[in-house]
Amino acid sequence: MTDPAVSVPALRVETTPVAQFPSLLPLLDGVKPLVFIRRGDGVAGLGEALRLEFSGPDRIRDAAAAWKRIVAAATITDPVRLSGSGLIAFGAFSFADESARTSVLIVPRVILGRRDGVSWVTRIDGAADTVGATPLGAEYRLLFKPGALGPDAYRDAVATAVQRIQSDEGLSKAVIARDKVGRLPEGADLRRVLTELALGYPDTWTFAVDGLIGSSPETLVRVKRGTVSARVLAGSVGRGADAESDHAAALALATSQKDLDEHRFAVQSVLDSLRPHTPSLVASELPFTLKLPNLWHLASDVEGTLADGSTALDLVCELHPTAAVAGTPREAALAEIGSLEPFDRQRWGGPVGWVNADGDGKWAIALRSAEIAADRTITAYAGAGIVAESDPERELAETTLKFRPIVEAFG
Ligand SMILES: C=C(O[C@H]1C=CC=C(C(=O)O)[C@@H]1O)C(=O)O
Repeated sequence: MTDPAVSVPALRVETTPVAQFPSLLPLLDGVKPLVFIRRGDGVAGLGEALRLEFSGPDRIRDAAAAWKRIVAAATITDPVRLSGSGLIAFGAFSFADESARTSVLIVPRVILGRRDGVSWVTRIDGAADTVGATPLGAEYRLLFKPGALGPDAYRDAVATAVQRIQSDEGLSKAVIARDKVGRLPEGADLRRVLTELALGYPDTWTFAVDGLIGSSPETLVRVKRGTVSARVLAGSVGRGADAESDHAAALALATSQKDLDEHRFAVQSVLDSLRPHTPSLVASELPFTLKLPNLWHLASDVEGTLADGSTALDLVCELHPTAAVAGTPREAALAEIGSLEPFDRQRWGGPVGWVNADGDGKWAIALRSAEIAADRTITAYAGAGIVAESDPERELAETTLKFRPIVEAFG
């Protein structure tokens, strides 16, 4: 970021309640959509009033500090007082410290919100943009091809990780991803993809921030009026073809020691990061099975009361990367990922979400997602948590299922 001491703008922020938006998606900019919704509720943005860029190991810490300065200088009128009204910034952060992909906080010129039957518009510095649905652009389809780590190379990478985990006491779990690439037609209306994702995966966070687009089932952290919560996912199996085999798949997952181990590492990493900030952190003793259209996941909800006034971004900084996307222990897992994945994950597996002026916010882990580059190349990623008992063929099949939301929404 440029020297913040010199460049903190005094944003004038005004929220007004409006007639209910039937849906936020038709109101978006189809080429540069900005949105974070679940089951139709959430926030969207038009244009950019402010864009802050960060990189390197301190990218999230720098963003958290910059946001506090922006908020302190802003004048906010917000009669709506709901989650997402008033001043917010959308954000997306790279997975890796050394990523070439820039991390961002974006304050749109106009913010649109919808929650519990109430809708609102927030204008920054009196922005006069019209808010209204525009016709969808032409239909398109694109095919994804294997990227830098194709299916055969992925199996080999998983086998190498398994060997290392079995022989090295310093590594228990590593999440290894592969990539697929495609090319977006010029001027493609991304609202088509977002609509597919939101309708197909209604219980996930559907998002588009600065070219990062997807539908993630995993809540990295949510801060709301002094409480903190997270939904940790790790351990997966494909849905069965009929009711009986589907039930059997869920049961097998819930009783699989390999998946329970994989899950335990992920929950532990979240508890370790949050515990210093809350005296009352509760997680269920056993995970539950979460049903998505493509997969069953082992899931645990974690909740607590915040004792130290941490903002959502402060906690994002502590939590990232959890063992659901990196592994255990964190440093050894990151080294393993670095040696086995021949690509930059960009912002896949990183935090994506929003923060408001009180420090409340909702952040997902950017899974089931793709990055769109300036030249319209799209790179999608999917990974799997590798532990000592992992089988390369099964992990490859799991990544195919995890690619499904993105591949089908663009296809
Ligand atoms: C790494 C991914 O998922 C993570 C989240 C849920 C389940 C996971 C698993 O079972 O491996 C992964 O930890 C992905 O979606 O590409």
